[in-house]
Amino acid sequence: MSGDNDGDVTAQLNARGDVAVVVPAAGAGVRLGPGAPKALRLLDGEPLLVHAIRRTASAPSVRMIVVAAPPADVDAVHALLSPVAPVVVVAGGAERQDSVAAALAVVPDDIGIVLVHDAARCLAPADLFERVAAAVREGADAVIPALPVVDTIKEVSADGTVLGTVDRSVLRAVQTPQGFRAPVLRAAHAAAADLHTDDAGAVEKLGRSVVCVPGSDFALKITRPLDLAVATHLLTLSS
Ligand SMILES: Nc1ccn([C@@H]2O[C@H](COP(=O)(O)OP(=O)(O)OP(=O)(O)O)[C@@H](O)[C@H]2O)c(=O)n1
Ligand SMILES: C[C@](O)(CO)[C@H](O)COP(=O)(O)O
Repeated sequence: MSGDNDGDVTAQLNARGDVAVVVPAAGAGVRLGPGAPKALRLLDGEPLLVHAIRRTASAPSVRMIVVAAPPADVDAVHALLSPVAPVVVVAGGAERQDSVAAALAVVPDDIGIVLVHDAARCLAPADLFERVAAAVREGADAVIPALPVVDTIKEVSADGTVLGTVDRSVLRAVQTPQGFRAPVLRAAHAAAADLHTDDAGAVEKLGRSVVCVPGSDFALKITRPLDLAVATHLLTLSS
């Protein structure tokens, strides 16, 4: 672990904030093609992780940020982010879920709301963090930002034969930051017996309710090379 004071996980941003943000950033970025770990690849000359932390830190509710970095890069990531915001950096795991669990483990118990935010959604704006946190504060166990699905969606068999058309009015594309009452997220991770592609999925397995708030086009996930081109353009539209 690398914190602002060695072993001190209280490195605080806004002492009046009531939110800790856990940032999984340990992925390889296989779908982006060969290169550095995805969070360290450049967008307009700066690593995706720098863009992500700058926006995360600008949300007024955020008291603490914990980044799960590629294990070999923990110290380098701490040095990279220190000029941007006070952060704690831990070693991530083999799967996203492991990285979230490693970061969650150092969030102090007195922080009641935890947001989980992909470094890969590096342009998610501060107002999205505030919208998610506000919904948790108002009483929800778990909150996810979501957008309507714009394409027609088909169910297909393994050989490509169409089995049917799905009613897209009941579907949503889900983003991060996802927000949780801290004990609910801890319980969901402790109980998770299999892998989930998002943290809300583990909460659903507990039988707790998860609610949606409107997502943001700026919270797109950098997954493939085209996404980097889209994000480069979005940067010209955002502050
Ligand atoms: N073992 C892992 C895998 C993923 N992540 C993080 O989880 C977020 C969402 O994952 P994704 O965008 O799928 O990233 P990668 O796993 O890096 O992508 P790929 O599957 O293309 O390798 C990213 O911020 C990524 O760094 C992580 O912290 N630890
Ligand atoms: C958490 C997430 O970003 C919500 O859309 C997504 O599930 C991550 O999935 P990936 O398989 O790691 O890309």
